[in-house]
Amino acid sequence: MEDEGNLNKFRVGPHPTLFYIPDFITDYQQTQLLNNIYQAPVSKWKSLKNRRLQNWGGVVHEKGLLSQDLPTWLTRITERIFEESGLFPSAINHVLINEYLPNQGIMPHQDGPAYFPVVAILSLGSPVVMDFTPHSRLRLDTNDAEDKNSDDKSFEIETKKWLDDHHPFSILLMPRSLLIFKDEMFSEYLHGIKDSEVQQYDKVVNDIEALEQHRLDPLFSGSEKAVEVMRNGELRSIQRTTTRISLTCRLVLKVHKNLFKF
Ligand SMILES: O=C(O)CCC(=O)C(=O)O
Ligand SMILES: [Fe+2]
Repeated sequence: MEDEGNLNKFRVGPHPTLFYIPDFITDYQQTQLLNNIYQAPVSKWKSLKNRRLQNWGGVVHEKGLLSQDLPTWLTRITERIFEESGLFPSAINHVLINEYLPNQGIMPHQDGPAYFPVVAILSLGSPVVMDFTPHSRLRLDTNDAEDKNSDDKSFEIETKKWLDDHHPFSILLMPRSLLIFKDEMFSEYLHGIKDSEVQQYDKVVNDIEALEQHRLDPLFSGSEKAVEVMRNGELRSIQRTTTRISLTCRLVLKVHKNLFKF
């Protein structure tokens, strides 16, 4: 994967700016990453209401990144993502590690403006469903629309076209997979994960890619299966029974070297 052309076969969903790469890392690499994450000092964890996180690479401000070098165990993976995706103009310098218990998630949100608009999310542990929702901005604000001159047809037509082109959908994130989204997916959609142990994936657009890889996976067969995939006619859902860890890898272009050690 040297440029976007090589990512072509990993495109999923209704927009060309979303890629799902199953089996991006091996089981062994997953174990190594988890070991490193859980070996970090307890103080490295920041507890939020609905999840815990570790921040690596420095502090992100509106004006840029007060940077700190990433540890080697992280650059091994970020350098590979940088090289193989060909989507980042310079090396990835920030990694957010989120930990979710089975009943935890993340509210629909848009990533901050400090980041270059390409996000790579490596998933470890329990599968989850990530929902993408069109981000209406001012377009769908009814008050705003009413304020508009009623004969402003072009505004109406443009809004309708935008709505026709933007529908909510979901992505099934299996362990060891890499999700990349950019540009339009970054700015015109919110992304989030529901805080429920059972997640339906009727709107999932990558179930074939995601599940093919895991048909023979012990998660789905052996007696100790941590996750059950149910196919009850149209109602398809996953049961989250274990922790999920994700590594959100991004680039902040404006960097201020942090001279202070924490
Ligand atoms: O955990 C995930 O997959 C998503 C994390 C995320 O959206 C973020 O850190 O901004
Ligand atoms: Fe995000």
